Amino acid sequence: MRADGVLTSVDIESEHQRLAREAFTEANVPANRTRLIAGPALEVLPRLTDGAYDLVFCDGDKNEYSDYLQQALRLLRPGGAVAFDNALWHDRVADSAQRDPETVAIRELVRLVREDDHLVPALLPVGDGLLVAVKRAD
Ligand SMILES: C[S@@+](CC[C@H](N)C(=O)[O-])C[C@H]1O[C@@H](n2cnc3c(N)ncnc32)[C@H](O)[C@@H]1O
Repeated sequence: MRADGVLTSVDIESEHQRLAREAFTEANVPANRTRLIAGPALEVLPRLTDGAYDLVFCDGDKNEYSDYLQQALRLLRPGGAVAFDNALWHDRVADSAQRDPETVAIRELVRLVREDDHLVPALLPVGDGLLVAVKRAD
């Protein structure tokens, strides 16, 4: 993070936000370097400023991933990156026999990212899969 950067965290569970604040304090992160917002992502993200973010990391409700992508494209500055955790979803995404809602939603996200000419994507096989895409500067 840049020296003057601010981490904005959105979580529907205020208890998770409380624990995050505790962890930041323990790690001596100054209070003005973090902004914790409790609420549903799809209510909070539309209120954040266009083009003001270098990185958008998504790890909330898998069924909402495509909506998070839409918001991330608006929030990111050109050259910024969006990342989605659980992109392999326990190896279910690559298995066409799996049709549960989360698997289908992540497959749809991957399709949207792949087909978006404004994005340069990479799928990293770390953990449960990390889908990263850089928003082109042009
Ligand atoms: C898998 S956990 C995140 C774990 C975290 N990234 C880590 O590595 O420790 C998912 C988080 O998303 C939050 N969440 C789930 N649905 C959400 C939603 N619709 N809006 C905002 N946050 C949500 C949960 O409360 C939970 O804290």
